[in-house]
Amino acid sequence: MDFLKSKLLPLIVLIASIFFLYFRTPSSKQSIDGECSLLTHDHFWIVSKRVVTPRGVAPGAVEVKAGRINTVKEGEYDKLLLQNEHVLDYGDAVVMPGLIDAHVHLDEPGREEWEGFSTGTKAAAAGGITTLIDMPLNNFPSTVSEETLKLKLEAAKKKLYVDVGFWGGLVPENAFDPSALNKLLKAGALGLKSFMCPSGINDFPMTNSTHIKEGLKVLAKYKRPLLVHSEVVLESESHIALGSDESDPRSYATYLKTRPSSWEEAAIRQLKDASEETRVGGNAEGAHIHIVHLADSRASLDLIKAPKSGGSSLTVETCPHYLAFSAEEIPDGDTRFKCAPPIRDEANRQSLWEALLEGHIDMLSSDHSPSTPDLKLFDEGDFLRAWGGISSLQFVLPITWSYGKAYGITFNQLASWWSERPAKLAGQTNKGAIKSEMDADFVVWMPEVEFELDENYVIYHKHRNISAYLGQRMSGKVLATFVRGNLVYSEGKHASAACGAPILAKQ
Ligand SMILES: NC(=O)NC(NC(N)=O)C(=O)[O-]
Ligand SMILES: [Zn+2]
Ligand SMILES: [Zn+2]
Repeated sequence: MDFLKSKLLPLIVLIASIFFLYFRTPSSKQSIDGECSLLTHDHFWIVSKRVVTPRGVAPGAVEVKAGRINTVKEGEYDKLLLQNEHVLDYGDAVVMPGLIDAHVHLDEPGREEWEGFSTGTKAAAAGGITTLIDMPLNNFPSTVSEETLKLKLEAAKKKLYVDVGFWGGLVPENAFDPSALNKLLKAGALGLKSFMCPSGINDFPMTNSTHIKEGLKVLAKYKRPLLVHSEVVLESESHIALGSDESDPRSYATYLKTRPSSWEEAAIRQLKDASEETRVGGNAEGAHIHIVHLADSRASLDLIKAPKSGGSSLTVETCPHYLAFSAEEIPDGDTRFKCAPPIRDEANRQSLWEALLEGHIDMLSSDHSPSTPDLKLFDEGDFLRAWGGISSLQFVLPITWSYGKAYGITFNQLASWWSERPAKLAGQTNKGAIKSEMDADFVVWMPEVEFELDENYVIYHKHRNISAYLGQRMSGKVLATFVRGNLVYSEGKHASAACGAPILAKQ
């Protein structure tokens, strides 16, 4: 008996472990590199009482095979559960297409102390976001050429927990150089991004409408979009912009006055003209203009309606912070709330929701634009000098849901704003919906579960204390996230290897 305990048992355990390691299920992606997924198989069924497909919300079983959706069955939940061996039963939880956040600043290479591929994509996975499209600025050097896109790809290696695509930058230096733009687009940039006002980053200068029209002509050949930060500095108001009046820089109202909605309106007026060239028969037919982070729901939004319905290829996004916060409630000195364009008044916030519900605003993005905490100047609380950018990536699903509930938003609307439309913008025809042949990218979440974003909450952003949402109570807990069939996040745990893929545009 003693012999059995001391010698034979450890030997049996050792042989059993070797046997197990050697003969693990072959064929799955997981078995190739071992750690891409928290699951051990690549053919399985996800079953829930609430699966969100383009047809609506119903009990369903989604069959996943080799990273793709093989079949989607609807029917009685109990019967769906019975059908196969590898069934993941998520019960009442909602199964939606993974979120696609088409506007994030991951800041690597060059400013990895602000955010990074690893921290950013881990935060995305924990928030149910399965694809990010990275902005070309705040990293150094900016992504404005084939070479700098290659630096991005190099920096991203082995650090992506979700899939990541890249926008290239349209700047004065390349706007009149079609061959440089061609190279950048051929290297895989999903489209271009430009600023109509200073970007806050020296190596990403602003473009005027001539640059924009030149860029659109090149984009037309590739049928890819130009994303535009739409604010123009108006000379008549630049004295306020310089902060030369006597107002208190710790008051949010002071900052708000420096970037009036007339700046957005002026930019959109120019874009409206440029968008005419995207019409059938126009100089830039095939190109598309996308207005990023619209904050003004009044005159600027009104300007967009006519070209959109009149054949111009034009879309617009807003961000959760414009839907969640209003200028009146931002505490003095709390520069976590500083962003550009600024958060406007409460009536504006409400009409942004209406515009989203009525379809005048097409989609949502986070504009996750972090910096190091010191640049937020928390000690001084100076809104005029602090870095502008809101940090929110990990929370966009619960934020949209928590604030949208009052407006009666549906799961299908969430899927449209956060998955289907962003996939279309980024040209990702195999992402953005739960239907067969699509990538198996899902978020599984419980809309009814509330949580406190307090000091105990695990946040994967590089800097937790710069987020404007800290201290809030929210509803909508992410249980699991799948990227191309890999369970990359489940109940507080990430898969150990970063197996997200860089997304490059195909010719
Ligand atoms: N340089 C930036 O990241 N700017 C960003 N900052 C914001 N939105 O406050 C942006 O997207 O404009
Ligand atoms: Zn911007
Ligand atoms: Zn941005």
